[in-house]
Amino acid sequence: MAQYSLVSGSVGLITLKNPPVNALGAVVRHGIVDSVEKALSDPKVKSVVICGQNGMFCGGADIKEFGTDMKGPPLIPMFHSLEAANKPVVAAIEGGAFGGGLELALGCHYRIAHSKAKVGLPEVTLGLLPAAAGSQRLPRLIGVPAALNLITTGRHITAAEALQLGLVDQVADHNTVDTAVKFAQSVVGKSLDSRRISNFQCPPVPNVDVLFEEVMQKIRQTSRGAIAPIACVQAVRAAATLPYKDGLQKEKELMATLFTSGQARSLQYCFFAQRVVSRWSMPNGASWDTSKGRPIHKAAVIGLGTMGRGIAVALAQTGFSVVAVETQEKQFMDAKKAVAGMLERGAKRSGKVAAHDKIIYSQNLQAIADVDLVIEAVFEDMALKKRVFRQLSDVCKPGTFLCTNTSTLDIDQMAAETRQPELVVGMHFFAPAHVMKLLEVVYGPRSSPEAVAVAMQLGKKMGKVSVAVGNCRGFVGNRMLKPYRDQAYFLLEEGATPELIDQALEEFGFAMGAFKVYDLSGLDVGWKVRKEEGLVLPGGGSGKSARIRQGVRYSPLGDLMCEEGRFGQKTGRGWYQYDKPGSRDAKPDPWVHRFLEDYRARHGLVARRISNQEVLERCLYAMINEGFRILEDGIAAGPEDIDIIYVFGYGWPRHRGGPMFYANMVGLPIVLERLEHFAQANPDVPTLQPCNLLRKLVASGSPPISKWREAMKNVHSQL
Ligand SMILES: CC(C)(COP(=O)(O)OP(=O)(O)OC[C@H]1O[C@@H](n2cnc3c(N)ncnc32)[C@H](O)[C@@H]1OP(=O)(O)O)[C@@H](O)C(=O)NCCC(=O)NCCSC(=O)C[C@@H](O)CCCCCCCCCCCCC(=O)O
Repeated sequence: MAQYSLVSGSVGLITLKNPPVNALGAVVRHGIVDSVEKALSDPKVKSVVICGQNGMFCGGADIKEFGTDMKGPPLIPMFHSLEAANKPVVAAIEGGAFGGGLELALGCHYRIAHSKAKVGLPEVTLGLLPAAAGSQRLPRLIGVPAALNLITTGRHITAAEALQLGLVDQVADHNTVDTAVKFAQSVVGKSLDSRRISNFQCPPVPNVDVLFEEVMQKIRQTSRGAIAPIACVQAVRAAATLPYKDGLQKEKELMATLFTSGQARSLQYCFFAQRVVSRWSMPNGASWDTSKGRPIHKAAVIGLGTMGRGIAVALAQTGFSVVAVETQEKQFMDAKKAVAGMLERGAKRSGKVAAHDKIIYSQNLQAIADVDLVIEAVFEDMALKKRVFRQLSDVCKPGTFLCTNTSTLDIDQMAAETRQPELVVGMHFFAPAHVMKLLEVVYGPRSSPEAVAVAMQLGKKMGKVSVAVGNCRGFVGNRMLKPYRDQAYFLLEEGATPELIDQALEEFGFAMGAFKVYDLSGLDVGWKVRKEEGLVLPGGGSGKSARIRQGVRYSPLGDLMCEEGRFGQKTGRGWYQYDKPGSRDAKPDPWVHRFLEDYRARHGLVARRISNQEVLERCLYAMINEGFRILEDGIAAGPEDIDIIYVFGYGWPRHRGGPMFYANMVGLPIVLERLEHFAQANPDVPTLQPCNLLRKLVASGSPPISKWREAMKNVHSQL
């Protein structure tokens, strides 16, 4: 609702009330219309202030209303009647004004923001554009380049930046509503013509065509197939080149296309999924609302390789005291230098002081005796990790949480080496750990809810999107990656090239195709793991067993590349060629094409034409099938957990919502039918066999993804 009151004898105060963010749902919209009418018709009222309750102006249109029949007054005429009012209307912005919330403020004659408030037009992140005249008013107020930047990125800006841009008129340090009321009284009687933004001409831009062409080109390159940023540019262009009324018409047309698009549905799903995963639960019933963590003041990082360095930096930048331990002399010296550099660069970017004093370096494990939490980041070697956990258990004070940054290994085996296995959890960061947003928090069968709560809270403090998952090989992310990568290799054997596969995946929206990722992360990493698993045979093996390991289809292509010393970017040669070692500019390599032809000839394989569609179906459906197995095994609590892991950690295009949402969009019966087809053609690839949960969901009428958790409960009880 919106509450109306008369304050200071002459100011009509309209307070938006719709917790938690005062979104502009139908009831609020009705409330605003009624309140404005009251204020404008009351001769005692000389000016109007609009604010939001509980220190929050307005989070924008009610996203939960989208996809419903959306009754109630529309926003655009409401904002026009505010702007046309003959009494000054002032927006008092506390907390934030986002999307429709900022558009409401732009319909007012003046805007006053609290110094801690943030404002923005984040519609693009929901697959939309600011379609309550925001795309037309903002460029008229702050100019085309600044408006383009805000609207196409959706970034939230501070009150100080908003003031500098001319987006707000005044910044208040104390009571914003009181300030706005006084301000509203002070401007009574002043002409309002110059305050009605829709009457403004956009400030002229030299070479307007060139500017828009450049922006459009940049966005096409970076948007990876997302349509909303392009529509945003088109809308701002309309503001820059057309009269307000025509620009508004263009905004409406563009919004009509976006509003019902699959991309908008996917992005809005991601918005809510990100919030769903923070409400974690474990199969034993423990959950975020019943489990309390403990405060962490001092942490330690063990092992200062790439991951350990990033984790230490992330902790220090969050404000934790960190003991960074590395026992090898050379690595220790290199790490100190590297971490200092990372902190300096971080400080330069953020404008804060570099957190050097937060880190104590040591080569001695005894230095961590008094820490509250340890993150182990030594090599991925179970024997080594077990030894470290035994030592940690001896050295640390009782009650210290012991976390491992392993990306695949069994948490439970490490916990078994300690005196308090309930305090052991995985904290799987993604490289570079001080940059990447995702954190998989992995609980083993003995991890306590308290330990999970601590890791989740720590992740949140560090600005990570944390997802709690169960213990299995590769957890969620890397477990699903394996069948995807297997299919990419099998497609090479059958006639594809790395370029063909990568192009299909990049056109789908991945930042990088599977083979470019291999080259980036190093082919030798997986080779080492496969060797430890006994999968690698010299020369790739021979005879019938060459392409079968442990009873299932196996491609030795990655092993053979490593035997040739082709480890990817670091050696300047991998699935692509590079100008020099370390270079990132991947070029197709005729050597790789000959290598693949020789390989096929040796194995009697006849290359066939492989379509982009087949690449996508085989790689993605194999991955999705594993996702359903993960749900079936109770490793992830719901499809949202999987999707958020993929969007934040694996470059899955957000506008496609994550692999499980994508399956929901494609249609579960289609995914099942294609998997059945591929499984029949590849009986030696068990990961293509559709899993029971998928079959049961299809048999139960393919409920929408919002109903999967419910359906999973029923299915689990039948499995
Ligand atoms: C505001 C935040 C920054 C606050 O962050 P914080 O961390 O404090 O809190 P949370 O993020 O955890 O949120 C708390 C809680 O609130 C829920 N929530 C937040 N925002 C909204 C919202 N806008 N609507 C509904 N619910 C919201 C959130 O989900 C949490 O609850 P949960 O239960 O899930 O835990 C932060 O929340 C934030 O960033 N929010 C989103 C801000 C945003 O993106 N706003 C823009 C919204 S879109 C918009 O405003 C569109 C307008 O420009 C235009 C609208 C015009 C509509 C016209 C439609 C016509 C369509 C034409 C089609 C014609 C088709 C045809 O022809 O038929």
